[in-house]
Amino acid sequence: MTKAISVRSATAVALRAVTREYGTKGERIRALDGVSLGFAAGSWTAVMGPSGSGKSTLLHCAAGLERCTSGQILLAGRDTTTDITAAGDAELTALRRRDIGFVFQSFNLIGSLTAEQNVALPLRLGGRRVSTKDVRAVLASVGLGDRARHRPRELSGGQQQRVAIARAMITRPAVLFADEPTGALDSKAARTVLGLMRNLVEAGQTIVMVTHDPAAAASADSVVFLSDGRVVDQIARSTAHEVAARLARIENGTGV
Ligand SMILES: Nc1ncnc2c1ncn2[C@@H]1O[C@H](COP(=O)(O)OP(=O)(O)OP(=O)(O)O)[C@@H](O)[C@H]1O
Repeated sequence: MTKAISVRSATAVALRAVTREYGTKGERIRALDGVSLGFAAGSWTAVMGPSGSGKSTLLHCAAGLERCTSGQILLAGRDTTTDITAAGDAELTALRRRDIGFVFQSFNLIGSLTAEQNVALPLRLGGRRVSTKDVRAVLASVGLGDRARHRPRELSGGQQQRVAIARAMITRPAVLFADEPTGALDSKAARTVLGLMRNLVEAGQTIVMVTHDPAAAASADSVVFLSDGRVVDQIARSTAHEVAARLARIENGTGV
């Protein structure tokens, strides 16, 4: 077990000088280059930046899906704060099941399972008791109380993403990470999913979301901009227009 570390309780995830390199010695790619960031508990942060700027790498490292090369990542779970960079594989797996929810652009539901079976899966994998009442309540909270027995192919894209959010939320994670959660949805379904995420944040959930869409980013409380693996700008809640303008300046290399 790694020792508990004290971190401001208002910070759900803290990254300290995090780097992530890929490739061999001769050809190193530095996807994250000394990123230091804090995600406040109960806040919703969008991560934006040009293609290849390190957004997914940041999300995967912060969620413990991937190991960083150097630096420290502190995650304030329900009971203790853990340095996930020092956690062993077994501890990291337990932590991911207990304290982390992850939503993917492509939903990643199991096609042969019903919506309620998909939602119950993280509990089953973690060897925890599954309460049908709890599963149904989480499905109802995403507006799908009447779709519990449907399989993914019988649901629209937006409904499938809502099942994926319910599945991520069933364990009451400390942090919900979302990688382009609206990227595969039409604008109406995207608005529904973003509204749902806003409800979660209002109820105290911490969300970190990668997106390419300025309108989605404008739904968050703040936006962090990456370029070449570094944080180059950060703004508080803003309009889609302002977010798009900042992104364009970064992409055009004209600064912020
Ligand atoms: N497994 C890997 N092996 C080698 N290089 C990788 C790997 N994963 C990512 N990279 C490289 O790291 C950099 C950052 O990639 P990342 O996927 O984090 O960017 P991104 O901002 O999410 O991009 P996009 O918006 O296109 O999804 C890129 O140069 C990418 O090619």
